[in-house]
Formats: sequence, C-alpha cells, structure tokens
Amino acid sequence: MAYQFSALTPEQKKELSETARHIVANGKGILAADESVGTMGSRLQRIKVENTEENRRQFRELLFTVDSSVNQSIGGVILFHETLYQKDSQGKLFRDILKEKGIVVGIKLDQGVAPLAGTNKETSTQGLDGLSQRCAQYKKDGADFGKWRAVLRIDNHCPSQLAIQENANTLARYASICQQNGLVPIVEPEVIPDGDHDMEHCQYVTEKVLAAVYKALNDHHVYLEGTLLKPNMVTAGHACTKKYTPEQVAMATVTALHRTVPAAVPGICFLSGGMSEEDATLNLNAINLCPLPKPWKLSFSYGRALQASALAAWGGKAANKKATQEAFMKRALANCQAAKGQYVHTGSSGTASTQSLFTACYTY
Ligand SMILES: O=P(O)(O)OC[C@@]1(O)O[C@H](CO)[C@@H](O)[C@@H]1O
Repeated sequence: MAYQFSALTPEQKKELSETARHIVANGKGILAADESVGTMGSRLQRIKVENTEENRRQFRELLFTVDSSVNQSIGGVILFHETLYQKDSQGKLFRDILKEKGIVVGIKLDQGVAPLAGTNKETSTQGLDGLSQRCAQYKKDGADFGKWRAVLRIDNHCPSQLAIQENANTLARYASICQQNGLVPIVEPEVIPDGDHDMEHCQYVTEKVLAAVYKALNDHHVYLEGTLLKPNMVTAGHACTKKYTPEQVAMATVTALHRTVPAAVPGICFLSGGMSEEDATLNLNAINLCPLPKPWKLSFSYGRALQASALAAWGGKAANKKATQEAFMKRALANCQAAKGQYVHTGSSGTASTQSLFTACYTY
C-alpha cells in the first residue's frame, strides 16, 4: 500500500478545506447558475426570451448584482465557462462582483454525458481529457471550486453496475484533478427523478450510488475535507402516485446519507432536481430538523429552485429589475433559513414558486 506518497501538501489541504467550509458556513448554500447554453435556452424559451449571449448575460447580471446582503445566504456561485468571462453593464467582470461580496466562484467542469453502449440508455460524463489544464486556467481566472454532474437513472436494469462504477470512478478522477489544481470539487452523482418508482426504491439506489462514489474517492486519494457532495434528495419518482411528506423525504434522505457519506465531508448541498421552489425549501428544512445524527452541513446548490420565480418576474425586461432581484433574494433567504432548520412557510408563495420544475430526461 503506497501510503507514503501523499497527494496534497498540508497547505493545499488547508486551502481546500477552508474554501469548502466557507461555502456552507452559517446556513449558506450555492447558486447553481452554470446552465450550459442549451439548458439556458430551454429556461429562456419558457419566458419567451431569445437565447442570445446578451440575454443570458442580462439575466445573470441581475442575479449577481443584488444587494450585498445576499452573502449571508449564498456562499458560492457556479458559473458556466461563458459567464466566468462576462461583465456587467458597467464593464466589471461578474467574477469580481461576486468575489467582492465574499462569494466563492465555481465553474462547471463536466462536458455533458455520452451513452454507455449496451445499457438501457445509461450515460457516462465527459470532460476528463485536458481537465487538469482547464482547472489550472480557471484557478488563475478566479475560480476556487468546480462542479461535475454524473447522471444515474432508475428503470429496468438501471442503474447498472457498469453505470454506477463508471460514474463513481469518473467523479473520483475529476475530484482528484480538481484538488491538484486548488479547486474544491463538488461531487454530483444525481439519481434523476424520472420514473414511477417509490421513495424506498430511490433510497436503495441512492445508497448504492453514494457507497460506490465514496469507495472511488478513497481509491483516488481524494481529501474528503476539501470536497462538497451535491446529491439528489431521496424522493419518489416524478410519476409515482404515492405522495410523501417533507418529513418522510427527510428521514429517507438523511438515512441514506448517514449510511454512506463519511463525517469528514464538510457539507452536502442538495440539487433541486425539478422540485418546485417551495418543495425544495420545505424538504431542506425538514432534512435539517430530522432527528438523526447529521455530522455535515446540509445545505443547497439549487439551479431551478433558486431562479424560477426570478426568471418569471424578469420576463426579459430591464424594467423588471427590482421584482427579479426581490424574487431571487426571497428564495436565497428562505433556503438559508431552511439550511438551519428555521424556515417557516407563510402560505403566501407566488405561483412560480409552487410550480413543478421537472424536465424529463434531464441528462445535461
Ligand atoms: O436540479 P437543479 O437544482 O435545477 O440544478 C442542478 C444542476 O446540477 O443541474 C444543472 C444541469 O447540469 C445545473 O445547471 C445545476 O448545477
């Protein structure tokens, strides 16, 4: 056993663990604003706005230029390559705007999924070639964490052992490369909610997937204190007729995590996976109130569930700046409260916040 070849110096470890802890400190979570051009296109289509670089820039400018007090709720923002190099209307780089607020800048590093031949439409995530060079450049350009999403689905013969192993190993290889370049890896093995399976089935699969991921991270000498996990919550499939309360989702989710995620991991930031904004907040709140041991911070890294009502309020019109920023701040604050188990649902949510944000086969 090659225990004497250390992967990271004590200084590298210190920087990584401080960054990871900073992102999830005091109820803070992550805004996942890293939609690829194509994914952003489907978001903009919903509000009948053309998918141009300028429209993507304008919406993101509204999110990033909200009042600085957003830094009480948002510890990190994940950007897509294009956005890392974009500027606000005054010519200031978005990444500098975020850093001045004390928000850590992250970058999407995966390059989407490709089919795993001979499986039932399963996939492997692309982007390991040249990853080290890309990480080094992004670190120079201001990023301090990365994100890589693996997609697992529940169906006949899914997830297969091949898909579980391939995605766990790829996530671990990515995490190792990130850490070598000073980026905290966000490890995202998403079990997508497509299907009519019940919550218990999702829990079984989530446990198998997470166990494989942590075995692979260990095999690749990944320093867990300098990582964050971005998993799905344990829920029933989108087409399941049985409904579960936030308390049931919380118990199944924390049980799965408790069985598989080492206590060395500083934070678990859930993805929203097509839940409505309000459901994502209520479930996170229940997770933080769940009476099981919780050695990690349990927070959020939401894309759709932080942006849906802001996008609807914006509608592509500059005149809607105030309403857009208020809608975003409202969700950021609600999720910060939920990350501390202090969210109180007032019953006055707008339509956009209770609408399902599910997209079938959300593989990229
Ligand atoms: O499920 P959500 O919270 O909307 O988004 C989760 C997420 O990982 O999936 C998207 C696609 O890669 C990313 O934009 C985002 O970071």
